[in-house]
Amino acid sequence: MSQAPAKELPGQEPAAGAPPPAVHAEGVVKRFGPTVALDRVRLTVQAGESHALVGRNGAGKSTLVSVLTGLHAPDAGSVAFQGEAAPAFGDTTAWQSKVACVYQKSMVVPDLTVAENLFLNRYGLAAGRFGEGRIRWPKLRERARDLLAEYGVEVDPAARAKDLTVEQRQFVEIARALSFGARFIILDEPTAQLDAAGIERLFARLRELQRQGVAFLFISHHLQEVYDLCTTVTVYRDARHVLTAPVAELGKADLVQAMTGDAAQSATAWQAGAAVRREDEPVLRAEGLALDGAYQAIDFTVRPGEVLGLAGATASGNTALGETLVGLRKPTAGRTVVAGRTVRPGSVPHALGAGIGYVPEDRHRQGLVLGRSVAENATLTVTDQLGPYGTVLPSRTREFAQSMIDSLDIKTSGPGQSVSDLSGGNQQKVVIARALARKPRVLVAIRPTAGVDVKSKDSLLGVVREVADSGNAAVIVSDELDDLRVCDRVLALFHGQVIAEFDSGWTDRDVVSAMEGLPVTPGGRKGDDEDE
Ligand SMILES: Nc1ncnc2c1ncn2[C@@H]1O[C@H](COP(=O)(O)OP(=O)(O)OP(=O)(O)O)[C@@H](O)[C@H]1O
Repeated sequence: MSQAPAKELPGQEPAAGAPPPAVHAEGVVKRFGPTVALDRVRLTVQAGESHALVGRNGAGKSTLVSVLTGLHAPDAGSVAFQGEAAPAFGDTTAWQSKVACVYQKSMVVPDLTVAENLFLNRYGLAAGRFGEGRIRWPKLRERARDLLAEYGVEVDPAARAKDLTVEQRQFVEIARALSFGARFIILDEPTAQLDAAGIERLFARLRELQRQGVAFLFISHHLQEVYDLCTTVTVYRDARHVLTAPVAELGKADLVQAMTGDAAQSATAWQAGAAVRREDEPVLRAEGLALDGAYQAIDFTVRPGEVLGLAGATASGNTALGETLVGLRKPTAGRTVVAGRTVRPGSVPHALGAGIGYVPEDRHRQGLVLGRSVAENATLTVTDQLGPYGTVLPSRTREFAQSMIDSLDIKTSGPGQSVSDLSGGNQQKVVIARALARKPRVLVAIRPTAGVDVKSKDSLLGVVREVADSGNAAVIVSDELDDLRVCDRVLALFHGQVIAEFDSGWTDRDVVSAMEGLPVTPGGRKGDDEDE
């Protein structure tokens, strides 16, 4: 394996007198059947350090997290926290006092209050008991309030966990981990569902905790965040450790090269804005679409060859608009027209039948049948094409899936592998494969590259581009600038209204400003002068 041209950190041994590392893992091996998910990897995170772990989809990051949190026993290797060997496998309480992971998916119990979640399974410790089985709830809430205050978390202990924002939920999970005594916290894509202000507040809180000696392992596909937050970065590639280096000494191109193993690509393969002919009949037309409480009457068209971006922060209405186009939500007014035909509102099968392909935001809830194979998932929308007279030929399913695996570069042991066993980013590729299988006239993709690594991101966006370049159309709903760059035109939504429209050539600053509801400088024009 070639080493990336970056300065490797010298020995990982702490200097004399320095505290032992928050975590030190060495020679860790983890296999799943024939798959080697971790091949003698190492990781050292010093006390008070923010350490990034990056790598392409399937590199082994989540598997390492499972080993570091005691969910998987490694097949070989050792893990130590603050110089002491990790607890025995299965001793959950002991693991909780060492480490916690804040996942993208909530680990709190939605119907319990914040206080109950904080002291779950240790009510006695928090509240004291009158007798067997009786818990003093006011005392529990008081202890919860103290604990939250100690870590500067402004959340009502009596609130139901399900009513918290993502940001509040993350803070509660961090406070919970610290209250168990953990001084090492893993954050797995923590910014995925936060807006810019939320990310800033999270980072400010993390920096403060770092000053108190708490160490963080930060897993993210947003490389800029790695540079904003972390001091050290470790790269894994194909189950192996590639390098560990100070962030300040590693340029982005070198980081990407370490992740991908080949020379950084200078330019993306696609180009926005080339193929659209304004005089062509639109493939997709939204006429006065409105949804009470989400967005107000919106008109737009998407022409053959065009990729339209619907940009907007959380609650701007852009996701609800995308979900209306694909039939998941029924608009309160207006209609959607595909190639001249009105699509029945609020019906996913009709949208699909009309030629709308859909890549959902939440692949776990809406995207995949987790117990089924890659082949079955990739072909779910085209079972009618896989055999005569309503039959599905396994050989044709496999063949079809294999071509998807090849064209989207899905990392899997084969079409028969269960999608549950794929890494997050590779699952997303299967969702996209499924949407493409029917050769849609319009592809509607909601945050299509969430959780997708930097190289796959480019190829996935290239696939969206190809849908348009072949004479069809695409809509990308996202607040990610990288997603929007592939678009020929971008409508920015704020509080349920289109507040600006940009042709290709926009600047990041203008689009970000529009998404934040700020005035846009020349280059982006007010979006109420649609060309229809
Ligand atoms: N339970 C499992 N059974 C079989 N294979 C698995 C299992 N969990 C992970 N793998 C495989 O191990 C490899 C590493 O996956 P892992 O989820 O650790 O990657 P990752 O770096 O976290 O990727 P991503 O960025 O996409 O989340 C992948 O090839 C994956 O398919």
